Amino acid sequence: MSLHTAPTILIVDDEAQNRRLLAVLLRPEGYLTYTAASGEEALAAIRDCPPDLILLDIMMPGIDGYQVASIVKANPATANIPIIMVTAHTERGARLAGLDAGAEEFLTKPVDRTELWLRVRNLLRLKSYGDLQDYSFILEQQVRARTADLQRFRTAMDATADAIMLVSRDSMRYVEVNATSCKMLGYTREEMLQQGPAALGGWTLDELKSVYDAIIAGQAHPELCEAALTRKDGTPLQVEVHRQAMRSAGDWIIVSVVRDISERKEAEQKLQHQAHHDPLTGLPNRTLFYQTLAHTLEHAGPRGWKVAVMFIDVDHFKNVNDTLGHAIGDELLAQFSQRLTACLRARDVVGRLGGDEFALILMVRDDHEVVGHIADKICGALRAPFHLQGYEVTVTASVGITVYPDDAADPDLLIKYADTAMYQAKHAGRDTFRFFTAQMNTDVLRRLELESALRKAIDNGEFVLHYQPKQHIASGQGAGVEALLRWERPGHGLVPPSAFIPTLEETGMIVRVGQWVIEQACRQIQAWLDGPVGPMRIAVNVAGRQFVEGDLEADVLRALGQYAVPPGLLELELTETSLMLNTERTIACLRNLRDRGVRIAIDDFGTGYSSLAYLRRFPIDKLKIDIAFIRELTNNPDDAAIVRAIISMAHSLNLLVVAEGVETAAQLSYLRRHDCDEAQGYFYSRPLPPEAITGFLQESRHAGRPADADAPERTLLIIDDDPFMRELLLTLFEHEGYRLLSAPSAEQAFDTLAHHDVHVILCDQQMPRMEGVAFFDRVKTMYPDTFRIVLSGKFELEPMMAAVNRGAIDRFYTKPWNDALLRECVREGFQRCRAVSAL
Ligand SMILES: Nc1nc2c(ncn2[C@@H]2O[C@H](COP(=O)(O)O[C@H]3[C@@H](O)[C@H](n4cnc5c(=O)[nH]c(N)nc54)O[C@@H]3COP(=O)(O)O)[C@@H](O)[C@H]2O)c(=O)[nH]1
Repeated sequence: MSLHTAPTILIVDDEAQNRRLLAVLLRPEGYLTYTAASGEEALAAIRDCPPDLILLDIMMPGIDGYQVASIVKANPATANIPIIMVTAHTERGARLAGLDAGAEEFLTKPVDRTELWLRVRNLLRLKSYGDLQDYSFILEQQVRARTADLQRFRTAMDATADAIMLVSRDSMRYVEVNATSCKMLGYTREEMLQQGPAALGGWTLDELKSVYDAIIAGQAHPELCEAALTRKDGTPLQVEVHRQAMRSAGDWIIVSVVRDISERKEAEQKLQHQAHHDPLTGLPNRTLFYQTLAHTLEHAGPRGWKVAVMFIDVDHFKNVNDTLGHAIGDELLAQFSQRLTACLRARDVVGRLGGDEFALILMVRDDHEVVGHIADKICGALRAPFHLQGYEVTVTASVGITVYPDDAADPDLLIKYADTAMYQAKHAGRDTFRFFTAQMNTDVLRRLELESALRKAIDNGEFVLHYQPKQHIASGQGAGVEALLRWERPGHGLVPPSAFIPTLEETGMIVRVGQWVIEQACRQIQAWLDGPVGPMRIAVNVAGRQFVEGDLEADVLRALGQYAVPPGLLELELTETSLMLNTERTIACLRNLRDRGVRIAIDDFGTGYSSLAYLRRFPIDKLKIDIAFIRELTNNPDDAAIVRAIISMAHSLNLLVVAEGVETAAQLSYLRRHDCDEAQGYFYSRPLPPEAITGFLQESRHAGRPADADAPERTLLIIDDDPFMRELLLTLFEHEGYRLLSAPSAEQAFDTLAHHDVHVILCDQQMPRMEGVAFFDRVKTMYPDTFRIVLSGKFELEPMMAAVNRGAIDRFYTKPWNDALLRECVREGFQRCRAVSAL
């Protein structure tokens, strides 16, 4: 029953008159009535349109009143409809049967109007009260269900790890937040509900409104975005927000699901850091360095700034690693990077490109000079000793510099050019810096071209060996040959090793080529063994990288075995520097080979470390004096002294001595007189191809010792640039029984002295290129036992007395001389010589 409309009453009676009567009686009370003429009709009417009350006749054909009442009361949907039985029966039994069937009241026919109104009104009141109760009950149930729903919703909201925040679009404030929201942001729920999302940062109010409106309008898909919110305590919070719009009465509610992504962000940042930083030094790695450089150039370009890029390489870092181990090597790099960073300004960038290579980016508005000062400062700072796990290690660095935009405009080229300049710094002796120049670029291109040609040369077999003989100085017999590499480069002719060995060494190709040289030398020894030349020792040059990167021992043993070569016929020549490269491994390799009989020689001795005491650690047979000391051996007292010292010290250690680069008989004589064992040089022969050297060796097999002009007879050397004077002096002494030698200059006199055992020297003072006293100053050091007389055209007492006082000359005479006095002086000279020598 509606609470506001007139109650409806169904009148059920098979008598139309009764139905009409009842309807008429009820009309004044304002009830709406409708009727049914049978039980069936009544049930259909009740189903289609349930009335508020039923006036029901009992006795009807078909379904009677009792049955109708039972059916209505049995159906919960109609059980509440009050039923008044209208009957002519007055007996009690009929009434009880009516009550049993569910009727609430009885009226007896003929119906009294007042009684009808009263019963109807009371029952309707009772029903409306019951309906109300039902309605309240339903409402209550609905509220309870909604509350349970809400409770479930809240529990679910609170249970989720994400923050859920409901924002009213109208007020732009929170209308609901879950527990996670409060926990996440540090506010209480009440505090949250007093503010809106704009207060938490991340967005302005206007931004938020337009974002929300776009979602509401369906222009934006449920949006997922990242933002940084601010917690109540002011700390930032990285979140991911997912928003959706929901209609709510006249308003829109924006449901934001907010997820704390701080950990993910931290992990991402960590990964990002790891991907861009070197774990050992913490510096930007190659990738980040290149990115930073690219960014710096973009920034510098429009502002007209210059950017200097420095490429820094630790000199001989490999030695530290090899000798002290990788842990100390790592420690060195870490300390090195700290020192590097300390040299720079905060805005400069330093990165580790790999291994011992570092690079810097410097913003400069100044000229090259300032950059040079910085590079100098860096080299200086790195020079101080490093303290590494109890070791004190000193290293240096080589620095290459390029400047943007002067040299190049892109990061790759700038770094490449800086690398090139760094190599130039290394070639200049290390521990220094070099600016890139265009010439270096040309050199790089040429080097690359050379590298690729060398690779082809190896594959195409373009290398050949030439051989240079060595001689035993004392016996004049052959002492073996040195194998020297040559490259028959197509279109270039025969290329000398100085043009390609450095590149082979730098690139490591020397390992393969060196292997080939050893194999080829053994094959040649075998060929000579089988022919008329007979046993002939070949010395091969071995580069340091062959010890470090190759397996020299295995290469040598394999080649010896392959050609059945007696190991004593193979000699390895290595420089002092290559000995120092990987000492322990090198010593072990050399010792094993020497135990088998292979000879070991130190090449270019005197130019490197040159400590004989140090060399005692190595299994060595021979020292080869560097050509640099031989060149001026006969006229440079310093070189002569060094050569004599090397010979004497080497002999004291039972080492043989070879002099390389011997070009003149004078050099050879000098070496012979100072007991050098072997000589090699153009004096005997240039390096020759295999056929030519074979012929040379065959011929020289039978050659004896070259005539030694040095008989122990009294020898007088006369030096004057004027041929007339020379002749005059020779005539003066021709009958004195001396062996007479003469020279037109100091230079030639040095050769003569080297060749011959001279006792007395008579020298003109006024000679064009070297004065007599200057000449004697040198002779005094090289041939201290000689008796030295100066003949001068001028009377120069002071310089002559000074020369006498420092022992450069023994006597001086002025031209024209007194023959008798001069003869006497020379005689005295021979006597003095006899006293100090076996003459
Ligand atoms: N690792 C390898 N290095 C090698 C090999 N073959 C040669 N080399 C090295 O190349 C450098 C230059 O060699 P080359 O141009 O052959 O010069 C040699 C001689 O020709 C030269 N020489 C000899 N006698 C004289 C002389 O009287 N005067 C003069 N001006 N030069 C002369 O000296 C070079 C021999 O030097 P060395 O080996 O030090 O005895 C050179 O350093 C070679 O070592 C190779 O296969 N592997």
